[in-house]
Amino acid sequence: MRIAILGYGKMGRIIEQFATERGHEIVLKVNVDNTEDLTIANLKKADVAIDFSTPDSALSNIELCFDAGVPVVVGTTGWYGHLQTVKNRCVEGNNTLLYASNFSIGVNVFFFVNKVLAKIMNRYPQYEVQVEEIHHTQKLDSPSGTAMTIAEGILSELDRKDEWVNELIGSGEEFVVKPDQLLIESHRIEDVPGTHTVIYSSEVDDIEFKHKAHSRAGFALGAVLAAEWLEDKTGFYNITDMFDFSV
Ligand SMILES: NC(=O)C1=CN([C@@H]2O[C@H](COP(=O)(O)OP(=O)(O)OC[C@H]3O[C@@H](n4cnc5c(N)ncnc54)[C@H](O)[C@@H]3O)[C@@H](O)[C@H]2O)C=CC1
Ligand SMILES: O=C(O)C1=N[C@H](C(=O)O)C[C@H](O)C1
Repeated sequence: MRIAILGYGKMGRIIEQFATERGHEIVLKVNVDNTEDLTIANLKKADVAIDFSTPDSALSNIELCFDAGVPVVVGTTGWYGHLQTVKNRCVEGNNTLLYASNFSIGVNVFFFVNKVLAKIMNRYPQYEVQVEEIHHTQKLDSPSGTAMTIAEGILSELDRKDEWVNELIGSGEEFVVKPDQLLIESHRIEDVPGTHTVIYSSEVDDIEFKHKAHSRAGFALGAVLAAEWLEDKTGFYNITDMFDFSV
């Protein structure tokens, strides 16, 4: 496949490695220094685009891919306020997009088991629950997209929580969490690729359910596999459409 990489930063470079190893050709690489290369004509040279750019640029990059008629895999986080608009453009305009807050297989297994665990915990109201995420200090968005997906999974299954709230540790902001709110604590620590933990705490014990990425390799390989999966499809997809975790 011919691939356009939109966002040639930490993730874009690793995606290039995996894509090349798997026999694909990179026909376009865009970062903040050469955005003038991000044109419809250049995008049309690709079979698929992969966007790992910034929360502020993701939406316009997606729309340009649609205008060029190129399917796009989106790993960028922090733009999900525009999901419904993008979904509408897919449906109405026969455009193609797959997005995921996290492309690693391990996190997608985690997402599934997290919902099962939350459903079980309805029976045990003595447990308070919270989500913790730790990422490197260059991360622009908080909470992480992965933490939002985890929180939404809990909210969909656990009756005693109605909404999530986010505390960025170290921001100095005064914080009070109401009983029906699910706290997502965000920590920023040098060089951490991504650690997510769901913690159920009672007076007598804690249950901790954790995913720890050792590097960015799992995210990058997952994005290339998603591009391969998307090649012959049309429409709006989430990475969950690629997996079957039924037991
Ligand atoms: N879904 C997933 O599995 C994962 C998602 N991410 C997300 O991917 C995004 C990128 O992460 P990193 O590579 O770590 O960040 P990074 O900061 O290393 O790379 C972002 C790149 O985007 C470029 N850029 C800025 N404006 C642009 C524009 N208008 N068009 C194209 N490129 C532009 C920057 O020059 C930079 O090279 C973040 O939103 C992050 O949260 C990161 C890892 C995994
Ligand atoms: O910015 C990152 O690095 C990551 N972002 C994604 C997120 O926001 O969840 C995925 C991964 O945790 C790394």
